Order: sequence, then structure tokens, then C-alpha cells
Amino acid sequence: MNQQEEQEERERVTQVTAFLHHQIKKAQLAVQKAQAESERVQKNYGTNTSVNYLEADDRIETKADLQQQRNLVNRTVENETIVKKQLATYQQLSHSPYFGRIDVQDPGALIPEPLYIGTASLMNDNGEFLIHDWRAPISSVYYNGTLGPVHYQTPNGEQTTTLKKKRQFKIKDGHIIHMFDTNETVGDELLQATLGSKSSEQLQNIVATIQREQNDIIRDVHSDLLVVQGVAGSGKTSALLQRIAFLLYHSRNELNASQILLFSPNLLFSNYIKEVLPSLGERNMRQVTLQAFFAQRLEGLRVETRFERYEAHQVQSPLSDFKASQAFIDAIRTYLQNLTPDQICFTGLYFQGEIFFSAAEVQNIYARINQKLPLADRFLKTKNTLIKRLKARINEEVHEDWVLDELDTLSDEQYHAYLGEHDPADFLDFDEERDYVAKKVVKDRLRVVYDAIYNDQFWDQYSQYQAFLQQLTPTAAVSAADWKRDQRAFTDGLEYHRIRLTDTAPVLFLQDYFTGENHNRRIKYLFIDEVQDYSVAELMYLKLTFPRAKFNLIGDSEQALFKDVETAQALLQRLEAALPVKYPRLITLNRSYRSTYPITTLASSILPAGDHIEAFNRDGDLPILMEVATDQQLLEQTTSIIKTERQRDETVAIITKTKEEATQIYQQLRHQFDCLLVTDKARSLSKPVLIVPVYLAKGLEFDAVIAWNVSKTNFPTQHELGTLYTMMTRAMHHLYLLSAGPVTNLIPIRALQKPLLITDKKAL
Ligand SMILES: Nc1ncnc2c1ncn2[C@@H]1O[C@H](COP(=O)(O)OP(=O)(O)OP(=O)(O)O)[C@@H](O)[C@H]1O
Repeated sequence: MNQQEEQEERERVTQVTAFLHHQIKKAQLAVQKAQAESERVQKNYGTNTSVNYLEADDRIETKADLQQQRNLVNRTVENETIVKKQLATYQQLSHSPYFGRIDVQDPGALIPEPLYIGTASLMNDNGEFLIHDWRAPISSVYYNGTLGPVHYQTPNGEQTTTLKKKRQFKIKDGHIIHMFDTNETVGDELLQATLGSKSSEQLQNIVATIQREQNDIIRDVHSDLLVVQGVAGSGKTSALLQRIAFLLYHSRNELNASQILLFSPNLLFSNYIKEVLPSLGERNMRQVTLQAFFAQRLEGLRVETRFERYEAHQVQSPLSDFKASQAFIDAIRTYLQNLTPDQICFTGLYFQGEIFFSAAEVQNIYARINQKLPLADRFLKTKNTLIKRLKARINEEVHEDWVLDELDTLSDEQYHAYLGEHDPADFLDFDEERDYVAKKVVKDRLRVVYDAIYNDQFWDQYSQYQAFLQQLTPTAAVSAADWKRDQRAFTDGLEYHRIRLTDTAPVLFLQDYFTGENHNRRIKYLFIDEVQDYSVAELMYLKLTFPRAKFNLIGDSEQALFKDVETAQALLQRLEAALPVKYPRLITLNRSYRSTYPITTLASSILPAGDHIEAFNRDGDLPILMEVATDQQLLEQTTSIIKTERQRDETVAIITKTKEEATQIYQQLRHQFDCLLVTDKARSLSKPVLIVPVYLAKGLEFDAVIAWNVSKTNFPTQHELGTLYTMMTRAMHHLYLLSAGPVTNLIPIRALQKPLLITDKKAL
């Protein structure tokens, strides 16, 4: 780029920034006006709602008036929201209006056209684009293309153009800090600078440096099952969030943020990512953890958490594998399909201690329904018949003595409350009015029965699940004795209002498949981060619950904490078989961005097939392995590392295998350092020294990491591989492995020989 070009770019930024400031001023005025207008209309609405209600004519008029007023309020509020959003966009752009420029020459055009790309689009007063939104079809050329002929997708099909120039900018507060031309996807130079900086408490958007394969994930609009397998630090979570922003733009007329649901691993993580979408000018999607979702669905039962299972070393056994499998859920489905009415666990409904509908009566109703109908229809028909019978019983009861007695004891106030909006003139005579009130009284009393029917209490899903377990033969790997013991444990758990995680998704599946209820058809996109920690059974249940949602499953099979590591291909095959989908797609990300080259190289070396991991070329110190003799020495080393790192102003995370270890370390360090013990209740990581059990460090990153006690005793087998790999890959700039006694065999000898780390043996 020559000097004149540089000068022109600087002038352009100045002009665009000036234009933005002008727009900001205009938008601020518009916001003030809109706010004043909303206030005025709302005040008016307040006055108008206190009108006379006594006369019938007045009432009708008031209703129409109110509707009109309400519409007006809605309109002004909507207008206010629009102008505020506009203002926010201008303000955001004013700091850094764009980050890229592409010069494209369409076939037949005489000269190339320069297009500038930023987080939102901007037009001048003549309707010409000063900035193109990064999500616009043409912008994909910036991320995907190298110079020469390029293709991009538009709503009207694929287009071809020639990319003549690609330029990148770093603009801060309206000034160009850095700019250069590049022929790469998005130049390493900018990426180097971004990745080399210190960790922040919040994940940042990656809009300026999205890589080609990440772009594929972001812009996919076809797949109904998108599986992203990406190595640690490959930008899966970042791409997921950029993808949501892209979808909201791409389908803005049919999709809004409340129709997108993200299952995140824990609340800390939810907090960690919450600024990304707002920084791209979009509202956040809905977020939930699987734990919270289950707890809400099984009110009254305490659902065991994954962390509790992990802490209790109950992560994997042939039995839990079986219950987590597709075969188990398929067996539930087949079992339910073949149930005869007498095998269904109906229960009687009681009213004031006496049977109101007996289990036999419910079964009778069910048996009379055409058994060829789908299960859910049969269930619904049974429910409707029960409600009909309840209504008939209400009509029968109206003239019973107890009702008449109750009517006589009603106070005037109670009587009028039962009359509700009716007044005596609405009835033919007093008898009709009394019957009306009597019916209300009976209905009120029998409301409990109605609620019980409505809430499906005439069927016991837990007994049905027990009956299912009893008739099932598990896989050969599960012994008959274990199977019996497990069933007993399920029953015992219920007595204490507890349910184990392994039974949760299966019970819910059984319940919702049988009743056809609790399906959420509103959600159009479902995202699951850290999907390697989900069982197929859980995913099948989620698919049943969100039948219309396109599934986006994002994870790293090598970071499996709660089960053994498996290959991406094997995972996809299992998912394809388990979830009914038409367009499955697997995208693999092999390049790791988070950590320095030496850290990524060491971390990959512990994986049996770690060769596919491509470390981003960012220089850094070799990781350090310290072997010491005692726990006390571990602490001494930790203290000295923290001091060194704090001098560099880096955040330090001590990552442990368990909560217990973390608590002990915290007790020892809390008087010396400003530190935080991270628990599953934590919402933020606002301290420079953090002590985190590994399952809460999922998805997060820190400047320096101390992997706590990676000894042979603490990491004895291959089952701990995912845990160790996850710990190591949380480090961005510095990694320390501390071991009391000989280090685990999971760190291969070749890593020590090469050497991929510096060994420091103390007093061993
Ligand atoms: N294209 C990119 N440009 C700039 N930074 C990037 C890019 N891709 C990833 N990063 C950075 O790399 C780090 C890791 O990204 P992210 O957390 O999204 O990865 P991940 O695959 O979800 O990691 P993990 O599975 O290990 O938790 C983040 O700091 C992120 O900002």
C-alpha cells in the first residue's frame, strides 16, 4: 500500500466517523422525542383508564377506547426501541466503523468497487453504503476468498466476482492504528495481535478475524443437524455465537432471539459469553443449563448433577453406558408402543380423602379408545373424557345439600365474587342466578380434581418406568445383580425425592413420549456447547422436546470429562442414528488459537491421535513440569508461580480435578493472595487468582494455568485423559504442571524427550 493510499484511507475513516457523529446527534434527538412521545401517550392512557365503569354503554365505549390507547402505547414504545437501537449502532460504529475492505469487480464492470466491512451496515444520505454488514452475502468474500475469482451465496443463488484487493484495518476511537493488504483468508498479523493480548473476563467477538472454516459454521443455513467437532481453543464457542448473530440477520423476518436456545455447561460460562452478541448489536439468545432444565421439568425431585456424579467417581460403568445409549431410549419407545391398557400404571384420583376416579375407571376409559391411535392421542382422549365426567359430576352436585348449605353461609362479598362480571339482571330469575353461583361453588371445590387431571396425575410415570426396567434385559455387560440393585436404587431415590442423572432423561422421555406433552415448538435453533458431555439419551430427549429445532451440537470429543474420549466420526454416527434428521453435517476445526504454540503442542502430545491438531503459530515459553515430593512443596511452588505471574499482571488459575482439592488449596492461599474459590454458584471471575475444579473451567481461558497435582496417583488411567487435556488447554500464555510424586504416565515420555516442556525436579 503506498503512502497516498494510506492517506486516503485515513481521510475516509475521518469522514465516516464525522458522519457517524452527526448521525449520533440526530439519533439522540430522535430518542428524546420518542421518549417524550411515549411518556405523553402513557400518561394519557393512565388518565383514560380511570373512566366511569358503571354504565353498560360507557363500558363498551371505554373498552374500544382502551384498545386504541393500548395500540398507541405499543406503537410509541416500538418506535422508541427502533430509534434507540439505531443510536446504539451508530455509537458502536463510531469507535471502529469497519475492519475490512474488499475490492470486487463483477463480470462486465469496468473498474473494481471498494466495499468496507464492519459490524453493521451504514448508508450515507444518498443511500450509498459506507459500510457493509459483515453478515451481508458479499461480505463472506472477505472471510473466504483469496485474490482472484470468488463465489458467494446470495438469496438468489451463487454469484461470482473477482476479488482484486483485501485490506484489513485496526481502528480505535476513529483512528487507524494498523492497516495492511493481505491475500490470506484473514491475515495472521491481526490474529497474532488479538491472541497475544491478556485474557479478559468476557469472551470477545471475533468478527474481524473469523477464519474460513469458522465462516462455514457461521453461515450454514441448510443443515438441520450441525455437529462441530473442534479441538480445544479452535473457536467453537466463538463461532457458535457469531453464528447466532448471523442467523438473526439472515432470517430477521422469521427469527428472533427468543426462538434460539443455548444449553451451556454452567452459569459461569453463561456469564462469560454474555457480552458477545450485544457487542455485535444483537440481543442475547435464551440460555439454560441442562441441570436447570431438568430441575424445572421434574419439580419436586432433586436431580443429581453431573458434577456430583463426577465428584463421587460415578462417571462411567457398563450400566450407566447402557442407560445413556440410544438402545435404552429405543427400548422405552418400543415398550410404550406395545403396552396394553392393563399394563399402564393409572392411578386413582382422590377428593377429600375419597376416591373420585378410580384407577380401574381410568383404565376403562383408555381401553375403550381405538388402540390404533397414536399414544399421545389416546392419552389426550382419556384426559378429555375425565374432564367431561368431572363436568357432569359438577352438574350433578349442584343440588346436593352440602352445596345449598355452603350457599347459605356465603357472605355478600363472597357471593358477588362468584357472580363475577355478571349482575342480577343477566339472569332470568333468582333460581337461575343461584344455580349459577352453586355451580361456581362446586367447581371451586372440585378444582383440585381438575388440576390433578390437567397435571396428568391419573398416571404414574415413575411406576411405569419401574415396570419398564423390570421387564427389560440389559446388555450382556451388565450383571443381573447390578441391574436389580440399580432398580432398587431408583425406587429408594424416589422415597427421598431424588433422581439420579442416568434416569432423568429416560424418565422424561418416557413421560413425554407417552403423553405427547411438553413439546416446545417455538424454538427454531437449539445450540448445545460442550456436547461431548451429553449422553445420546439426553440428546434424544431434547429432540423430542424441541421437535422443530435445528440442532447445533458443538464440542470436542477429546475434552470428555465424564466419559472416555471418542472420535468425532463415531460421535456423529451415533447422533445421526439417534436423531431423526435430514441434513446432517459435520464440520471439523483442527486449528487451535487460544494457547501459544508450545502449550498447544504439549497438550496435543498427550492425545493418542493428537497429530491432527494444528497449533496457531504464536510464540511463548515452554510449559514447566515441576515434580516435588510433598503436598506442602506443591503449595510452595504454587505460591512462587503466582508471584511471578502476578508481576506480569497475568490472571492465574489453579485447576484441580476435584472440588475438595480446590477447597484445600483455597484455605492455604487465601491469606496470601486476592483469590477466589470457584464453585458452581459462581457468576463471575473477578479475582486475579482463581482456584477452579476442572469441570467449572470448561470453555474458559486464563493467562496462566497451574494444573494441580498431575501425579500418577491422581491421574492413574486413560479415563483421566480428557480431564488432563482440558486442564492444559485452558492456558493462553503460560502453563505449569505440578506433581507430588512421579508425574502421570498420560504425559508421554516423548514429550519429555523432545522436549516439549521444561522439567524441574525438586527434592524427589
Ligand atoms: N478467528 C479468531 N479470531 C480471533 N480470536 C479467535 C478466533 N478463533 C478463536 N479465537 C480465540 O481463541 C480462544 C478460544 O476460542 P473459543 O473459546 O471460542 O474456543 P473453543 O473451541 O470453544 O474452546 P474450548 O473447547 O477449548 O473451550 C478465544 O480467546 C477466542 O477469542
